[in-house]
Amino acid sequence: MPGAATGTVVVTDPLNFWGGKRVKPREEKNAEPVFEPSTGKYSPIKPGSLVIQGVIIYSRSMERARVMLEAARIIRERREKIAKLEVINNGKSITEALVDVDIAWQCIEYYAGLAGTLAGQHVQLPGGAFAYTRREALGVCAGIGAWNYPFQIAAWKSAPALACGNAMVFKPSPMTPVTAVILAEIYKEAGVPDGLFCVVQGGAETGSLLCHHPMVAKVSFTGSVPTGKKVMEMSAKGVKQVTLELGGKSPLLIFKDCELENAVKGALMANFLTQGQVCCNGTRVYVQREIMPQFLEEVVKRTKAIPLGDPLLEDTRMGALISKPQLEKVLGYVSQAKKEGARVLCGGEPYVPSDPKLKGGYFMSPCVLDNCRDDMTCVKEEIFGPVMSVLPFDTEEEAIKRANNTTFGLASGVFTRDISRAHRVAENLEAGTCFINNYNISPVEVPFGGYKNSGFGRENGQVTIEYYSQLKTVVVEMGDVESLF
Ligand SMILES: NC(=O)C1=CN([C@@H]2O[C@H](COP(=O)(O)OP(=O)(O)OC[C@H]3O[C@@H](n4cnc5c(N)ncnc54)[C@H](O)[C@@H]3O)[C@@H](O)[C@H]2O)C=CC1
Repeated sequence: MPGAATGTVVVTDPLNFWGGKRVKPREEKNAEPVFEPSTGKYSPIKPGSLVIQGVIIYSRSMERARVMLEAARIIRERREKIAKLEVINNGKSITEALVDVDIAWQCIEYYAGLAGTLAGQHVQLPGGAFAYTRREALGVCAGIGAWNYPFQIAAWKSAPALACGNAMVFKPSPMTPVTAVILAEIYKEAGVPDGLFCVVQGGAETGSLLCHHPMVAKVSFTGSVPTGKKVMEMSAKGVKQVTLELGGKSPLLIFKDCELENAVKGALMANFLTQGQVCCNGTRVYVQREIMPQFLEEVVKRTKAIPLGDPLLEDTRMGALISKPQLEKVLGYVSQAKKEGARVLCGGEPYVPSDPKLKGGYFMSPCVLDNCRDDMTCVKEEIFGPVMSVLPFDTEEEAIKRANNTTFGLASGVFTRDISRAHRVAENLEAGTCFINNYNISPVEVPFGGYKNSGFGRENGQVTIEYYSQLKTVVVEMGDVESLF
């Protein structure tokens, strides 16, 4: 186990998990440095080499369910420890990391419940003949994760995969290699057979090996749009099924008849979780002109009050961004916004905590931009940092049109007290999710996924079973064969 002291992880054990145990990579070339977001310290991590030896189909659904329930129980029992490692590796606040870990075990528990419900259909045909369908596993599924929710993404992908009887090889982001292997160990401890859930470390090279590997039947990917396109292209060569959870630039529409305090809280939830590094964030906040002054006053007041600093402290609500380049990229977006005419109402600057331990960390103050226009870079591109762009609108029709004027379509939101308007707006927004009078809550029972360039396929909810299984039709003749020949 990595030993945690003063918030730093010293990785002493191998981080690949293969055949039921932690293993060293076959080749030790291409070791990548991993930096701890809140201190800037680094430790070398070695990539994995990939050999998929065989497909193990874990065939008894009730046994799968029992083992998954046990895994969920163990995660619940160790939630503090796992959350702490996630904080050290990712930089998010401990409060959020605990929620991530809770969502992870809930997801595993939910799919454990569905494992025993997998069933086909019986269809009667003329002459006593009949057909039935069987829901079967795909085989080996590959999961490729992003760095913003390392443990949770590993659970979101592995839970439905295992519930359907598949094996999974999971590759976390090279920036957050630590917690996926903990999940692998917990699965093993819970009784998952060796080799059914493997973790392989590495970056683009390893990811591309997975997408090309002839024994991989499906690839589920979370990350940026350009990499998602590559994953789809590579998987197409082997006609592999693909689920893509990509980026977003989601709109949040706040109407003048809203409950303002909730709308402000919603806008903060839509922008500042995990230092703004969330794919479904509602970063284009459209506010009806009449309430703009009150909205801005309140949102700025609350943004300035966000406790920023040591992510391991209970009172902290915003930690460090994932890396120095990411911090620089986000600060670059803020200065570009200023050049294009936006006004910085608060934040948008590097932040150095008083604790000397955190001086090298990648912190910035959360930022609210006013005076934005739809054609500005900050309004068009996914920033992936704590930057909210606020834009005025006059009519519902106009707001919907502007909200939909994007190639993304992951999420959306609306705050209003008018029930008809709420559902009308939800119907007309081109996005995989619409939050009414809240934002960024993701219960495992409901499907999550994108429209347009934000991807396809879904995670969570019952429907995801369809993305991790295939349907076989069995046609049964009871009489003689009527041959045309
Ligand atoms: N919307 C979202 O959920 C996310 C968006 N991003 C955006 O992407 C930017 C870059 O971040 P990255 O971590 O580099 O994202 P990325 O999309 O390049 O990486 C995501 C995962 O794909 C893997 N990968 C990279 N190249 C690959 C390839 N050619 N074949 C197969 N797998 C590959 C990575 O190792 C990682 O595990 C961020 O600054 C952010 O704007 C990043 C992570 C999540």
